[in-house]
Order: sequence, then structure tokens, then C-alpha cells
Amino acid sequence: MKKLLKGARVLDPARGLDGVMDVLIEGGKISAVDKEVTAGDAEVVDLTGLVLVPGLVDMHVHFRDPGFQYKEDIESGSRSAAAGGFTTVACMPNTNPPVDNAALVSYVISKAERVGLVRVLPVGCVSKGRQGREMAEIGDMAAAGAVAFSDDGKPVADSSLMRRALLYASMFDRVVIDHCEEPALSEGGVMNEGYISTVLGLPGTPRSAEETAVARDIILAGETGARVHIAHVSTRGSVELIRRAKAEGVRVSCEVTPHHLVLTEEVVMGYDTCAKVNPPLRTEEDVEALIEGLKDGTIDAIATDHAPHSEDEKDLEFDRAAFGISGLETALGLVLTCLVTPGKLSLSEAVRKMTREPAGILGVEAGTLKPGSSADITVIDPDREWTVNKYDFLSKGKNTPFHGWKLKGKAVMTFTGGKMVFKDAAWERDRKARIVYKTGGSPRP
Ligand SMILES: NC(=O)N[C@@H](CC(=O)O)C(=O)O
Ligand SMILES: [Zn+2]
Ligand SMILES: [Zn+2]
Repeated sequence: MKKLLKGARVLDPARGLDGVMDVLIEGGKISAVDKEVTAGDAEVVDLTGLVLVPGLVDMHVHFRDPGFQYKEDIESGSRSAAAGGFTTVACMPNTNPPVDNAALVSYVISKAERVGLVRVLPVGCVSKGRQGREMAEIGDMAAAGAVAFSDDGKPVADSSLMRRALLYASMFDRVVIDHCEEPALSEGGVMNEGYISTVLGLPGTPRSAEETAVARDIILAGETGARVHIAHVSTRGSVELIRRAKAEGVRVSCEVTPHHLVLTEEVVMGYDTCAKVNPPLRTEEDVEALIEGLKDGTIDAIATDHAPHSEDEKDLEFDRAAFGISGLETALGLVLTCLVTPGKLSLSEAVRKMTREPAGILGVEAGTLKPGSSADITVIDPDREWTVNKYDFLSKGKNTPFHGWKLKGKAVMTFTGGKMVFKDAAWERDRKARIVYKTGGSPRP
């Protein structure tokens, strides 16, 4: 079965490609990317006016499976990912039981394959039971297909355990992803510590809770020569520490979430628990530093930290509600609307940080349109104006602070291994209607 995707602006930052081109898919793989590809017997999809990029890669999601499937499961999470334009996601092991052994790694992989929508790459725990005491069976899990190790949701607070985990994971060329939070400093905190937390009377988490942990991880990575990846960086100080460490040759990488790039602690003013997230939303000064960090390469990747929760866990007093934002279906729209359109980041830089960079950190083959690679493709309509409606989310998690936001730019088709796993039905109706209006003819059925 051949498919010819015609006439889109094709953007593949991994190969420095940007121009109107055709993409031919054969046997689930990309077989050609070029100006005017012809393939007589192929099904032709006209993508004029659209942007075609490698399937987006999200290196940090929570699919809650096993154990918390009422919040999300591998199927609903996969559907949500495809709708957001993602074809590869790495899912965190803070499940019940936690993914801390090879059998559970295999469970995630086989369930995701059965669902068959996107590639789900399991991240295994650093410690047994995510208890932060004994190291988990990292080697076994790596052999079973774990792409990285993390106790996410919690830091690896014991520095000796972290040091040994870095050394051990590096033997398998896997990265440790740390949720940087010094518990003694963050204890009880539910939002950023500062003027607004004082006004609201809510306990705050100081920036130092994150930054002391970032500093420690940099020191351990520097000493061991192992790679460390810092999850969800949120403060200016963290960006500065990582920038300096990179300049000194430490093997550190990091990610930032869309919500930390577009929101500040001010949205907590109405006590909206959908704005309760860990690490907390910070200030304008931090947001500016995060964007600067993205631009100068200090921040490698944009990752959603998609953290779906049930209504019951969010519909509570602010200090009792769960931390987390359901992010897969708003990420691309937010990045395009709030960063690319205002010129803070080029489209190519944004795509790179959502494809090639995270794939490279995880060491997986994804995030490029190189001929021979799996036909994982996202088609974006950069002009599509839409309003975020949490009730339309395919994710079970409706916990978003962006409900009602007007965004411009959206994934409208997603292909994994050449198979269409998502198409935006409302967009397609409007596009057909526009074609009829322009030509005065009737649309093809
Ligand atoms: N980010 C969050 O606020 N919550 C995450 C945990 C985490 O990523 O630390 C979750 O699992 O709900
Ligand atoms: Zn975390
Ligand atoms: Zn997380």
C-alpha cells in the first residue's frame, strides 16, 4: 500500500529540510522525500497549504497504566497523543505497581502494541517500588526495552543512590531522568513561593527546592561522566546552572513543558486547581529565561509532562488537589500560538525540540523523515484557529488550565508507520467546504 502526501511544506530539522515537497510512504516506511515525486498507483493525499513534520516525540507523559486507569490508560493516552500530533511518547513509571521490573516494562510495550496507535516507550524506575532506597533492576529493564530510568513524581533524594544509578544506567547507554526537587525545601508547598503565595495564604515551594537538586545532579554527572536529564525545568536559576554545566562539558540535558513556557503563578490567583502542577508555575522572569534557554540550546526538548487526573482529585481545596496538567492535546497549539507566531522561536526550532532532540536523548530512532525510517508523520495546519475544549479531549484527564483558550495552529493528521491514527474531523469538513467554495464544484466523496 503506497501513499503519496503531496504539496505540503516539509520540515525536517534533523536533516535541514524545509521546502514544498512530496513524501512517499511504502510498506509503512518513508521511501522518498523530494520535489514532485510520482508514484502511479499510490493513494494521493493533497496537503497543499499544510506543514508536514516528523511525528512529534514527547519524552515525558503519564499514562497511569497499570493501576490508575481511571485517570488514563495506554489506549486513551495513545489516542490523546495521536490527536496532539505525537507518534512517540515515553511514559513514566509512577503507576501502581510502579514499573520497576522487566515484566512490567514488557506489559507496557505489549499493551501499547496491541492498541497500535503510537509508539509507547516505557521509562523504568530508578529505585525498587519508587521508594528511593534500593536500586531497581535497571539492567533487566533495559534489556526488556526501557528507554530511560526515573522515579518521576519524586526525586531520587539519596545522592548515593543517584550516583550509582547514573553509573549503572550509563553501562546500558541509558539516561536517568530526574525530577529535581529537594524534599526538605518543597515539603508542603503547593505553588511557587513568593508574593502571590503570601497573598493567597498558600504554602510555597521555593526555587531553591529545584535548583539545589539540579546543582547536585550536575555535580554527580560531571564526576561520573554519565548522562543525566533534568525533567520539567521551571526556574531561571536552573537554566543558568545547566547552561554553565553544558559549557563545561557535563553531559546534562533538559526539557521544559508548554505550561511553564506560557503561564505564570498569576493563574493560581483564582485558586484554579488545574493550574496546580509540579514544579509550580513561576514568574515572568522565569518564563523569559526558559524561552532564552530554548533558543540558545540550553534547553534541549519540549515535553508535555502530560499528567491526567480525575475530576475528583482536582475538584478539591487547592492544597488538597493533585498536581498535574493534561497536556498532550494542547502542547503543539500552545507552542505555535505563544512561541512561534510571536517570533520567540522559529517553527524549525520548535519542531526540532519536539522531534529530533528528545529522540536523540532517549537514543531511539524517531523524529526524522529520513528515507528508510518508519513513516511517523504529523501534518499541521498552521492557520487553523480553534478553541481548547477539555470535553473534546481524547485523554481521560480534563485537567487543563487552557480550557477556552483560542489557539492558532493544530495537528490535523497523524500517521504512525504509515497508518493514519488521527484526523481532525471538524478541520476536514471545513477544508472540504472551502474547496467547494473556491471551485464552485462538489467535493469528492
Ligand atoms: N507534574 C505533575 O504535577 N504531576 C506528575 C508527577 C511529576 O511529573 O512530577 C503526575 O504524575 O501527576
Ligand atoms: Zn516530575
Ligand atoms: Zn512527570
